[in-house]
Amino acid sequence: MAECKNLELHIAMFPWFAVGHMTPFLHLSNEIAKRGHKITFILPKKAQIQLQHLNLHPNFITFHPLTIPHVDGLPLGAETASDISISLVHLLAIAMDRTREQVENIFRAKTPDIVFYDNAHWIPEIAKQLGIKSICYNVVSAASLAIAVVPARNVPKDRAITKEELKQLPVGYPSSTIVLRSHEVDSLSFISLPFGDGITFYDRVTTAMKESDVISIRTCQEMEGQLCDYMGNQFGKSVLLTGPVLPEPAKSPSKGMWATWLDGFEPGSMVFCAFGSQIILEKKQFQELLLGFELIGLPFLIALKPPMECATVEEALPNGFKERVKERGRVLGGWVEQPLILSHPSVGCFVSHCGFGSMWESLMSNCQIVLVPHLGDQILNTRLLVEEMKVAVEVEREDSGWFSRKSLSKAIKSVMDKDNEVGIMVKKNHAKWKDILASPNFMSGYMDKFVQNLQDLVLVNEKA
Ligand SMILES: C[C@@H]1O[C@H](OP(=O)(O)OP(=O)(O)OC[C@H]2O[C@@H](n3ccc(=O)[nH]c3=O)[C@H](O)[C@@H]2O)[C@H](O)[C@H](O)[C@H]1O
Repeated sequence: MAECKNLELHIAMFPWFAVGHMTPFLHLSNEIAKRGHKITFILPKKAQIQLQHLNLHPNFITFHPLTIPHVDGLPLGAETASDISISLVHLLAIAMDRTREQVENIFRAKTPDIVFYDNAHWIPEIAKQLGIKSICYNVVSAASLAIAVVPARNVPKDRAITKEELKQLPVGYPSSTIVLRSHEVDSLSFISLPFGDGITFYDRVTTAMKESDVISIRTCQEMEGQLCDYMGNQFGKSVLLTGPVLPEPAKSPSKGMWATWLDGFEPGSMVFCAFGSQIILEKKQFQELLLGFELIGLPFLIALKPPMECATVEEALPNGFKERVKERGRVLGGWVEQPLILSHPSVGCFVSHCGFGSMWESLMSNCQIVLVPHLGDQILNTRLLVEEMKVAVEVEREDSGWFSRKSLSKAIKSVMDKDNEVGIMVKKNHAKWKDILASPNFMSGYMDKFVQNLQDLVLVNEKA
């Protein structure tokens, strides 16, 4: 096995063109590079700018920019999910599929040992021809995969899946808590919609898994063990777990762009709110959120994309809001350094959409966690944290599916009030989980084992 440990790998990374996918692929690349292996990261030219805030391991990671072909219906120059509305992502999938020849040429030129991908279901076909191993790397929870994109989900080929069918759990699904409530199942109806030319999201992702040499998931046995085992049974292949794969915590939170302003508040008093790189709220819901923060009376920092019909957050602020909260609140429309802000001592609560990246970052923070999920997988991530791990609270929704300023302020007060039973419980449970996840060898242990498995995979290939 000594030869195996010294085997230097060359790995190509080809994630879906969205920040929530490229970011974890880059974190994984850094961890693999740290262990002495080379990474070629394939991505749209413009995406590199969206990732420039992330540190790269200089010795071993090179970017390979792709030219993204124009697709009718996509805004000119659109290259990643951040450039378009969620309703157009199926067209971006067509653009991704049309980069196949470029990707194949990169593989021929760079001859990687392994390629990591997620939504590009055609990767295994070209990899096999070139003797490259293919790993389908999933950067969403095992729960969201197991409930939506396993063979047992049985999405019809000739029609859209119905709500009644979505209410049924796939046969053998191993959890009764990490589930969607009946009024939420519509959030999964997209799986039978087109996602690329003549292929549904369900067929694309299940094909990506079935054709891969290995399935991998950015999670850990301790949180999703049964669900990962179910995935392995469903696809009849091994499932390698990378663990959370988060970068080293910020050494000096004070370096963040907002650190000076945050320094002016009592430790743990600030509520930080961000909903990831894709969510765009309707203007009325955006304003209801802001009025909820005003109602609470605590300091707050909100970082959201401008809502629909608005070019800036400024124009979406409720009348007189800015003046009324100027001593304690800020609303930003651009990108902020979320991990740095979460590590600032003044920040005591994180109001999140529970995107998988933000979920991991919230668990590794010392913040109380309040969740306002939007997409199907975010709802399942929320169930995992609220119902299973009991480390967070979820904001109650109206029948319309929206939250009210009252339900938002009630949820935040429940975790910020030192004497509230729920707040005390989630704080205690969160601290217990953070002890596990942030313990010295937890993440590195997962990555050491994972890289060993990659070397075994290549060695077996070379001996075959
Ligand atoms: C897999 C897919 O990822 C998507 O990504 P999205 O960007 O919404 O959220 P995260 O996964 O939290 O990823 C967002 C990442 O961007 C960082 N960030 C975000 C906003 C900001 O202003 N500053 C930052 O640093 C944040 O720290 C996190 O690392 C969706 O969740 C989707 O539900 C999920 O299936």
